[in-house]
Amino acid sequence: VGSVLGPSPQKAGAGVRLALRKDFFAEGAVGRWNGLPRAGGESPSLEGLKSRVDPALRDLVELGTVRGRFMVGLEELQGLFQPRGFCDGAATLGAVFFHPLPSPLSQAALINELYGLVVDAIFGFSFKGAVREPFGSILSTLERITVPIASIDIPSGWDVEKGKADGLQPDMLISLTAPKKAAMYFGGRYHFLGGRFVPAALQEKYALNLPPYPETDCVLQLT
Ligand SMILES: NC(=O)C1=CN([C@@H]2O[C@H](COP(=O)(O)OP(=O)(O)OC[C@H]3O[C@@H](n4cnc5c(N)ncnc54)[C@H](O)[C@@H]3O)[C@@H](O)[C@H]2O)[C@@H](O)CC1
Repeated sequence: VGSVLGPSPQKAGAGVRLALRKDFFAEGAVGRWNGLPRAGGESPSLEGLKSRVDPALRDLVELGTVRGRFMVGLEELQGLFQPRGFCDGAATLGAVFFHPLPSPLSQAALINELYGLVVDAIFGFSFKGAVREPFGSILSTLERITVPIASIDIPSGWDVEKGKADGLQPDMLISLTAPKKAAMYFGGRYHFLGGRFVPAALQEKYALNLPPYPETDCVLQLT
């Protein structure tokens, strides 16, 4: 960004940063991107949706790689399952809200078409009891998709100790600080540990038995 637009956002003063954000987000990317949800939500079929969304996406790609990076940083992380009103603050940041499609099956087909990976970071270790809506239908969609899922810390919907045999089965688990008990039931391909910041005294106190991180790495592949 720095080389294209002048001073880098980190070093530029507050005035420059504000101007950059206004120009860049409001006119460059967000305006066009916000045209997408309506096109998606009103499409009666997956084919219809693709024929309307693809040209819009092409426009965005033509904006160039620099703007593309902003897209990925904000909008890509929102996505299909952000129910309207779920996070009102996000709207002011230009977040994208897709209308829910009619059934988990068509939502799953859409995700399989449009995405190569789903990051699951809905629930963490304080998840308890029966899942409440709208998260129940979101989870049933995620249980049906075929693209790989990477779950952060605990697959959403799992009990922190007992897991959930008939729940989400991610391809990748990224445990943070220390693997939680439920990680014993993880049957996916890749298990990573991240968060190299537990002091030795605490590791000992709680008998965490954390494996050593190589050199200065902050992430460790466990399987
Ligand atoms: N909070 C933290 O310190 C961390 C969170 N992390 C990850 O960030 C993501 C979100 O973590 P949170 O701490 O926000 O997650 P929580 O597990 O604390 O839950 C988020 C929300 O879900 C609600 N909830 C609990 N049980 C529910 C149920 N049965 N049905 C519907 N809603 C229910 C809670 O009331 C809360 O508002 C997770 O992937 C988690 O693993 C990790 O990055 C580690 C650090």
